[in-house]
Amino acid sequence: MQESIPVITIDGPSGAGKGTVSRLVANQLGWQLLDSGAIYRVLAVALLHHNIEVDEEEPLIPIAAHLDVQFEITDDGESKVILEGEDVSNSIRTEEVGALASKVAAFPRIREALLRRQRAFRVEPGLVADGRDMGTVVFTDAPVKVFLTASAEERAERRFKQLKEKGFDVKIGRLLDDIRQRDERDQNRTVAPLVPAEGALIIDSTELSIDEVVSKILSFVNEKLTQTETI
Ligand SMILES: Nc1ncnc2c1ncn2[C@@H]1O[C@H](COP(=O)(O)OP(=O)(O)O)[C@@H](O)[C@H]1O
Ligand SMILES: Nc1ccn([C@@H]2O[C@H](COP(=O)(O)OP(=O)(O)O)[C@@H](O)[C@H]2O)c(=O)n1
Repeated sequence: MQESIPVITIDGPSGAGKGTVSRLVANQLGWQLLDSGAIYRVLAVALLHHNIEVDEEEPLIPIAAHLDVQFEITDDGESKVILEGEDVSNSIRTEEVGALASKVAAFPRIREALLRRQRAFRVEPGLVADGRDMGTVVFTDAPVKVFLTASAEERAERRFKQLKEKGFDVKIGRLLDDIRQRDERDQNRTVAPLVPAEGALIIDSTELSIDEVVSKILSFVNEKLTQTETI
């Protein structure tokens, strides 16, 4: 029974550190990891490849439903994203793709088309799921829910450093604008808006290190999973 497999959901806005801490928590527990944002980003790249405009929902549905994407882990532990046989691990990370992903993500039937694909990640011994609606829509029965946030300025600063390290030419002012626009769109859309799930532990990481965030999450996991006796 898939429902008996424990899930930790980590939702929050762009640049809060979800991907980083989800990976660390999943490694620590030896659990599966779902980067749901990568699925929306891959869809955005597929639409760019096929020159499909995102003004209307209808033409995008078949692409979302038949997205040919694979998530692989290399021998040295790096995650790779393959779209239609092409390695898109780096190209999905640009702010342009992030912005397009957030436009596409506002369409209800697109979200619906991606639900089963996300739920398929729930396998033994457990799943850490990173996104915007993991605790509110995709895994509503998850025993552990976290909402990770930080100030927009801090998130833009983190994204700036991260993209610079990857060799992208970025400007901090532009990143801050993009982050604010994406927050606005993610929080105000009619389906699956970005809000903390009921019962979620809310962590503001503005003044916290990555290790501090991970240890807060792991203590919460211990507390919750002992309570529910899931493991
Ligand atoms: N608490 C933190 N303090 C400082 N930097 C952080 C912290 N959490 C994450 N980062 C860094 O911020 C960047 C964005 O983190 P990421 O995990 O990609 O965020 P998200 O998945 O929420 O968009 C990464 O380079 C990461 O190393
Ligand atoms: N579960 C999710 C994950 C991402 N998304 C959308 O996909 C976009 C890119 O997600 P992401 O998690 O890769 O973005 P970052 O937080 O890494 O910037 C977000 O801005 C959301 O609009 C979503 O709607 N629901």
